[in-house]
Amino acid sequence: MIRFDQVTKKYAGTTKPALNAVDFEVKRGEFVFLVGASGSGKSSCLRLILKEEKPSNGTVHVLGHNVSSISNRKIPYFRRNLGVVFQDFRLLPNKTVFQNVAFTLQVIGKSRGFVQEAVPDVLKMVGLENKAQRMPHELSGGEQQRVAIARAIVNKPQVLLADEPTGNLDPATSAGIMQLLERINANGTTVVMATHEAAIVDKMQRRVIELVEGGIVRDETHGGYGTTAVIPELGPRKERGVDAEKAKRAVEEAARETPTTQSVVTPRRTATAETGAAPRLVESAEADAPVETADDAPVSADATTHAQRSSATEDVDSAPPWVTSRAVDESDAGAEETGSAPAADEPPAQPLTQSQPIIGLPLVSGPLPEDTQEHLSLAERLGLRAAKPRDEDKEQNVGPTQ
Ligand SMILES: Nc1ncnc2c1ncn2[C@@H]1O[C@H](COP(=O)(O)OP(=O)(O)OP(=O)(O)O)[C@@H](O)[C@H]1O
Repeated sequence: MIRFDQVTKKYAGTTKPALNAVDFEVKRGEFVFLVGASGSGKSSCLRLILKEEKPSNGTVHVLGHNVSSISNRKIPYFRRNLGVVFQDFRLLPNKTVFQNVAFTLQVIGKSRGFVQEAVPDVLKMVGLENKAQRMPHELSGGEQQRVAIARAIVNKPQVLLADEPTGNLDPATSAGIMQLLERINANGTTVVMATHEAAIVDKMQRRVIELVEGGIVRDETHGGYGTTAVIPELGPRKERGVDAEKAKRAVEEAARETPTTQSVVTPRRTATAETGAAPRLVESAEADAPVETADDAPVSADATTHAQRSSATEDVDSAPPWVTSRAVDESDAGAEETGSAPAADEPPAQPLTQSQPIIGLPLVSGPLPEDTQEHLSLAERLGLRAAKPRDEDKEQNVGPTQ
């Protein structure tokens, strides 16, 4: 469903890559946390999935497409299969809850009847059926995020991307949002969520992909937040001297003393965010007591993780039942263009008639190529509406009805 093959992303004007030869695959129906320190590359992964950014090297496959081969004018179609939720909600402030959710359906031409049915349904699902006529500023943060989630899923996307969706919320409210995301996932939507929230990740025990300085250091099927992203490696660096040596020994001793019944000693990949040293495998026991190092950095001796990379296999997910052949024709056009049509067993993109309007506000921040900008309206640039067909592109004659 989503596959990164040796993906490197280097932003213009930077010396270090934000992502460095990253490989992972997310299968249909998975719930995956992307964790790691600030700047480790989580949001870059999401932006690459959305084709908001291009990989500098390697390939990103989403829903059977090599995203690099999707032409600019077909990006809005592609993005309709992906719902997105952000930390800061990004609701339209002058529209009611109902209108915020309805808007994304209207701009892709859904009928009034469809909107009138779909919006109350999704508001009920997120627990806001009684607040449809409220304005965003009349809602709590948690409620605003529920509206944003309703908007992201109202058209049944195959994938929901969430970038720190609980980042602005208190723990209790966050828990409610996570329950909602779990329910959405249980209904079949693949969820990829970038987060810093250790408590949430620890509690949910879902797949965790951990990034350190643009590299994957851990990919664990039922993982916790882990520690490698925020804690320096146990091995003392030369300049830390004797105290650091002592701290390291204390940790090792604590690990040895942990009763074997409680310990699952498995190799753990760690890396030092401070030094940029390559990840290394460390054997340690499950002993979560933090200790202080010479320079006051907490060190945890936890170690239950299992570095587990997904194999880069072909995407063989089957298409959802509502896909129509016309929709497949249209949405597969990106692959067609490069002469690399998806394999027969690859999932076609979602039908346009059931497609998901991405609330792609961040798209505004990134300039589109000039040749695209000159003929795109604002809604088209936002990913809310397909570009008007040009003469050579008549098959894309789909758009809003109003
Ligand atoms: N548009 C950009 N131009 C230049 N550098 C960028 C750009 N976007 C991200 N970076 C850099 O790429 C690296 C990874 O950033 P990214 O936003 O992916 O990290 P992150 O893990 O999501 O961080 P955070 O948790 O703070 O959101 C950082 O060093 C960041 O400064």
